[in-house]
Amino acid sequence: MAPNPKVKAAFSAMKILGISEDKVKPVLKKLLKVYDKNWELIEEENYRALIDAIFDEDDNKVADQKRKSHSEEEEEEAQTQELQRPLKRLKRRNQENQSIASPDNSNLRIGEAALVQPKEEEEFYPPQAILNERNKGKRPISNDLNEKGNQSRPMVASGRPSREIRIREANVDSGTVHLPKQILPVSNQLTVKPKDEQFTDDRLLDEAPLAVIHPERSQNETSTGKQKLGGTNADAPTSLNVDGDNNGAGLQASETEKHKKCEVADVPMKFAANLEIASSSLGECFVELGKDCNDSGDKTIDMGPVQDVLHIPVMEDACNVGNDTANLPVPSVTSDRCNESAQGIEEAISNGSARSTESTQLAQSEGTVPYRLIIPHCQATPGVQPTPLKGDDITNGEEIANISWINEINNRVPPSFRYTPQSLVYEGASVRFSLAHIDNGSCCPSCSVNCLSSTVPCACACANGGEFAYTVRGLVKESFLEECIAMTREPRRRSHFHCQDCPLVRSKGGAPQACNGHLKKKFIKECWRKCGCNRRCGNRVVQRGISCSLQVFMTSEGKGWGLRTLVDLPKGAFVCEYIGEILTINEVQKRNMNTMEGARKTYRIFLDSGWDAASLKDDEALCLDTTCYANVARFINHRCNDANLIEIPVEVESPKHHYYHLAFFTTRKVQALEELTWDYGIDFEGEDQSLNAFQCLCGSKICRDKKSSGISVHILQSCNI
Ligand SMILES: C[S@@+](CC[C@H](N)C(=O)[O-])C[C@H]1O[C@@H](n2cnc3c(N)ncnc32)[C@H](O)[C@@H]1O
Repeated sequence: MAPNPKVKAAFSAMKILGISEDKVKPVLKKLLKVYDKNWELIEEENYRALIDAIFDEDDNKVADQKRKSHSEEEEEEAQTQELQRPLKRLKRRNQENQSIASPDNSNLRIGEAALVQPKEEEEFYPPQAILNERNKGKRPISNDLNEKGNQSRPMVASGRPSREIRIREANVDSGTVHLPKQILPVSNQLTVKPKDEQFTDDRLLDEAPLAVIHPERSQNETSTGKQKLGGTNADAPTSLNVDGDNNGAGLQASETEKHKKCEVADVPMKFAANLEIASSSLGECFVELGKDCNDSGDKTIDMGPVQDVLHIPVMEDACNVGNDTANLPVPSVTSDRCNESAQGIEEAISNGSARSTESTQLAQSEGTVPYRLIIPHCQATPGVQPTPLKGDDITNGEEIANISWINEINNRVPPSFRYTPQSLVYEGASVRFSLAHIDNGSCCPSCSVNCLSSTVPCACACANGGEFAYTVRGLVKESFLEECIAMTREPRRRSHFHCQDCPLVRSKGGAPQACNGHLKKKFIKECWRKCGCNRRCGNRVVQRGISCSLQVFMTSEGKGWGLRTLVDLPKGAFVCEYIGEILTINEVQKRNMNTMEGARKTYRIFLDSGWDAASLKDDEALCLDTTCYANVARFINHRCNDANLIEIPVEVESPKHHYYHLAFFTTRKVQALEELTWDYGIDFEGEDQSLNAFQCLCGSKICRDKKSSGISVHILQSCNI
């Protein structure tokens, strides 16, 4: 009998990763049994489930040797649970779809109120805590991460002032967003069901309420005594058109007053002019404003391996200066394919059905495993509007935990954009990972379980300068962090690499110019798949994703939306990664040429911290673009010099410096409700005036934008804050 082509394809895909058929066979067999021969689950995300299961098998073998006392049944149970994750994810997806379709709005979502009973956890913060909880079938969203790395009692119980939380409707009519219904104090009596794949317990999946709230409180009552935004009738949520009109019960008079004043004082857009792509003199190549990624539109591009052609809408201006668009006519797109719902399309791609067999084969024959989907967005038909934000979760369900949004300043709603928890690689960008290409010197194959518990530094530790960058609690070590901060902030510690043949300069064509320089940074190297340790290793932090409770909010100073933490964060804590589309510099230029001048803002950051590693090829000079696809980091505002976040390049899947994750860590202790900021590195006083994208309202005593002095004060006063 001819071998099953699906089995053959799975073997070939694993072979590329250097995994032999012998190893794949038994695991695949088990998976097929567990998944009831559902190949889609096995094939999705380039056989992710299979790869995970193989690595888990390895982990388990090592663990088995170490822990002979473990009974065989327990192990089997654990494995089965792990293997069943995609089934549960599917189940959850169905449940979520059903609940979204539910017209009765009975499912409340609580974004920021996601609290669980604290759990004493000494070894790792936060990863171990999360994993332990996950194994129990639920994942906590930490409420208060104290210095010891424990999740301490929630704010009310710990004696600190209680804070407001808002609960919004889970679902609203498209085009209309309801203002919050209730304001409750944060307390440890609020629990929330985590959203995705963290559940391993069927009982929880089936029975756990989405939210449990005690005690009942008067809906107008707030812990701070403030009147809630959204009118007096909590049962009739204020309906707010996303173009900014307040149609419903309306804001309270005082709020309206405040709103009017703040409107006047909103971001001074005359300063938000176009920003050329360039490195600032600080070496941070940053935002480019006033560009649009509307391309001429209807053409399709040959995307090469694992690519798809979509017509994806572009996102709205960052500061909502233009009209919000969610209640505009339903977008029309030009290709049949594009008439699928966005979710449908993404699912189609992620489970592989949108890929052509030829392209997959091509990728395989090239010996590469494409990292993520590749989605061109610049073919968006002009006029196509972004997907409206639904409900209170800015992530639209993409992150493990909800990230809520709140606006106590005016009646705007957050801009629509396509939320992605992982960066997407665009055509031509050289981001290809193959375990076979990671040599043993660039990982630690002989380690086991947790590298941090080893006394001898492994290869990954050596890449971090001889020791691990993280403490056992998952924080960046003080000395490492301080060095990163100094290398960014202190002029005498800053050093730049000046390219002989700068890809940025090269991409612009024209006369050769001197390279502005690229700021050198310290890298963190995390363990990954080829390392001998397991997924609980303490040298894996960024790859686990967001673990603290965050909120998008409207700033009072006129900076537009911002991001804040809802929990206290210790120094060195990982907050989130800067996620977007990974483009080559050439693609950036192409898009710039095809866009309407001044139509939209785009936010781009060059991954240039490793450009001195070797002479860079064109497809290795990369940029992270959050114009159309982004995660919550796109809301982080700038603060000169003393920002509470710092971005650190983190290598995970590849030891090559041209691609890395840009991860934000706290530079100091950050209190709950503090805005999270990072220094964009803009040289406001520099010669390149095009970099002065906005008048800085950061409020720092050491603000570099001399022109802005006084303005923030004026805004604060006019907002009565
Ligand atoms: C990456 S976005 C940050 C999120 C943005 N505030 C929003 O509403 O979407 C960068 C934009 O935010 C605004 N911004 C960020 N930091 C600022 C600051 N310190 N002062 C004034 N505006 C700021 C500028 O308009 C800038 O172009």
